[in-house]
Amino acid sequence: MIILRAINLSKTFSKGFLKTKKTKVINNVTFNLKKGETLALIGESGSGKTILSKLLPLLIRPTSGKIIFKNLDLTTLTYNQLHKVRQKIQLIPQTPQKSLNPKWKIKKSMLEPLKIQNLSKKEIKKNLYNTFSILQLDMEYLDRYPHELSGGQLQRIIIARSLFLSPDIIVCDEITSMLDVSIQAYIVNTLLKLQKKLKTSYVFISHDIDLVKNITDKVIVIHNGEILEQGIGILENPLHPYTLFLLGKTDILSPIKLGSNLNKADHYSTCPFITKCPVRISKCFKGEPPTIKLKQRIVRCFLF
Ligand SMILES: Nc1ncnc2c1ncn2[C@@H]1O[C@H](COP(=O)(O)OP(=O)(O)OP(=O)(O)O)[C@@H](O)[C@H]1O
Repeated sequence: MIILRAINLSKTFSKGFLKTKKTKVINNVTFNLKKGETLALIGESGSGKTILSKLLPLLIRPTSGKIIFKNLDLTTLTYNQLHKVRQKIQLIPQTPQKSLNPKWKIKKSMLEPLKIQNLSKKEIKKNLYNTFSILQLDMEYLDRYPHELSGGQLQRIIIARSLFLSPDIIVCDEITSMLDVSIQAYIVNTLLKLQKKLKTSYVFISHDIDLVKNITDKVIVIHNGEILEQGIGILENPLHPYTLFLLGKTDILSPIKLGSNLNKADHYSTCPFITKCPVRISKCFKGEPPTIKLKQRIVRCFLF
């Protein structure tokens, strides 16, 4: 069962006095997420992974496109409707420090989202204790302020707070980068075990290809805000020239300068990998690459 559909999502930031300076950072992103599955999002730094992670729970609004969660188009909801839905799509961000109020003790930050859940004090205490012990967190941390905890401890606090809300989807943005190597595998395995039990869906953003290999075989490859390849078995059998490069299986060309009739403003009317692609052909300069649907795979490239 599909739980979330991103349909033709695009995001452009506007700057300047008359908002005339525009930067398109996400272009025409479309994918589905099924209940209980893990989808990994991979791409280089600056490719748009974090922006996409914020678009899914509508923490930032897309410039165009739709996000359908359980048949609801989130882009059409009022603030209050969205507030409720967001509890079911939790984002665990790259920088946990920014998600907690620095003036609140951890206990207050943990209990705040539970207010809406009509639980007795006894149930709250039990939930807190269970979640803290699963994530190897000390109950004593509840009385501390965020600055009194390490990045890894804070990251686990944020994971605990997300789990508290029994979300349908958890978007994990580089969550292991803050964790010690010794605890990384434990936390990821714990999330996967919980997924089996609770049928939670994960969107897992990571630079760590080995980690991705261990958690899922459904992958989206993103470059300059566009999906170039998505589907099953990508890490074992990459097809797109950019995916081959990302996985260290090929070199890139030194970037070429685009000609006068193909300047940066036209970037999105050609392949985003065109300037560095080692196998580009003349056709690649003529327009957007076609979307080729293969068995369990979608590739956007003229070569297929
Ligand atoms: N408010 C903004 N205005 C203009 N451009 C922005 C804004 N926020 C982000 N960007 C740009 O959008 C692009 C995508 O950024 P994003 O943070 O999603 O990258 P990322 O793939 O998550 O990178 P990393 O792996 O380094 O975290 C970058 O080029 C970034 O400079």
